[in-house]
Amino acid sequence: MDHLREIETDGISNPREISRLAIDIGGSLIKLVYFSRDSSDHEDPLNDSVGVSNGVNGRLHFAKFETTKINDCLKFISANKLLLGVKVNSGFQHQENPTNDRSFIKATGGGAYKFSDLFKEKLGISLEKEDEMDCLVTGADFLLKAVNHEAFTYLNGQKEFVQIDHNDLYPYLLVNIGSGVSMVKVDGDGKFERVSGTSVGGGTFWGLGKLLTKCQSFDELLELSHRGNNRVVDMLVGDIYGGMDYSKIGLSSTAIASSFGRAISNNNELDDYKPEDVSRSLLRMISNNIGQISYLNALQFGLKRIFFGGFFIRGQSYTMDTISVAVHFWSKGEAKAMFLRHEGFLGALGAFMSYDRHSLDDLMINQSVQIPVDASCGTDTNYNPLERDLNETESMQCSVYQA
Ligand SMILES: Nc1ncnc2c1ncn2[C@@H]1O[C@H](COP(=O)(O)OP(=O)(O)O)[C@@H](O)[C@H]1O
Ligand SMILES: CC(C)(COP(=O)(O)O)[C@@H](O)C(=O)NCCC(=O)O
Repeated sequence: MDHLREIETDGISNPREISRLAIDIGGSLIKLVYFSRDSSDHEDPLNDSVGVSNGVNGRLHFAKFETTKINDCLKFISANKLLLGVKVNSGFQHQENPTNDRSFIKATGGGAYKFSDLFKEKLGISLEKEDEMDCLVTGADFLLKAVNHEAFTYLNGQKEFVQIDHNDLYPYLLVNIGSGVSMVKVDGDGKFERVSGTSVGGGTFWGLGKLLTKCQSFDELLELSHRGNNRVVDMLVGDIYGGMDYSKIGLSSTAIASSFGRAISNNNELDDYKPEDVSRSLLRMISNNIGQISYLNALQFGLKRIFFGGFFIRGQSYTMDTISVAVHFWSKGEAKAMFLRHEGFLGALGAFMSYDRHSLDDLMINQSVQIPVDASCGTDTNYNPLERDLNETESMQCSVYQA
């Protein structure tokens, strides 16, 4: 990797060199991916991993912000000097790197268009736009090929990591559940087609949930759903069939016959329902619907593997379980739902990789150490991938090879 430059500190304690920042500005969230070189990695002749690989050891960092709080993101970029390897012309940061004639960062998502002028005005840089679907697929392919313990199944509360055979990865269906949902059939390296989508996605859960429960944050809405009981709101098969199963068509009495259907059967107002129950029912309805549409697409194109990404998932058991059950139920066990630990960062990673089209050869991920970084304070804490889902801002040990 070229154009690495020394900076003094990251504002906390460790001297760091930051280079290569990429950004994905979606309808709900802004995702950042950037690389920082390890401070201990300075031409140490005893450091085998540097010498042998001829690479640069460091970390890939992941951070996210709400799109409505884009100014926080701009300040984060500025405060952490993430543009130091980039020539900037005006704005918060006034430094220029004479050895670097690059004056842009790679950006994807609709916000790369929408906020292009804002980045120019506030940070003095241009956003070089990369296609969103291209980036999603590049990001997913990269994670599946380069990162151990990236993909996992989730059924009945059991998480099981899936060993990916690089020679048997394609074809697969990639379902990205962001604000809306895109379904992409991936046939090979760089070969893909967006085959479907639905506007009933993460934005729907958050938007409807906010209106119905009056909660103030997405995390609060999720928290409510943990404590809720969807049966209070949903109409079950048993409610219609007098407590009996409708076994002839394979529906048990506890299956949901109609999401939110119970709300029609009495004179209750919204206030008569607990926000917890409403949130849980909504989460179930949307997850189930996405699982079903995904299965239908997998069926139509003869795909057995479905990878789900996007920040709607947020590593939530109930969401993943519902999606998995839907895929399993409708496909009669033929298709498999899998989830990705870096679920929401596919697009940003794809944009990051687009600095160098030979990205998979260029970046080698070493998963032996993983340390999360809190975006708000920048401190590192221990990270155990088996105990915690990778949703918060954090980093991943890696080596970047000289191109
Ligand atoms: N902190 C959060 N704030 C808002 N939405 C969140 C948050 N965390 C997860 N989400 C969910 O993730 C969705 C956005 O997912 P993401 O993959 O980032 O899509 P987009 O690119 O459209 O922003 C939101 O619509 C919401 O359902
Ligand atoms: C327009 C989008 C690609 C934008 O991506 P997002 O910010 O939601 O991640 C996505 O919202 C989407 O695919 N919506 C579904 C539109 C449809 O197929 O009906």
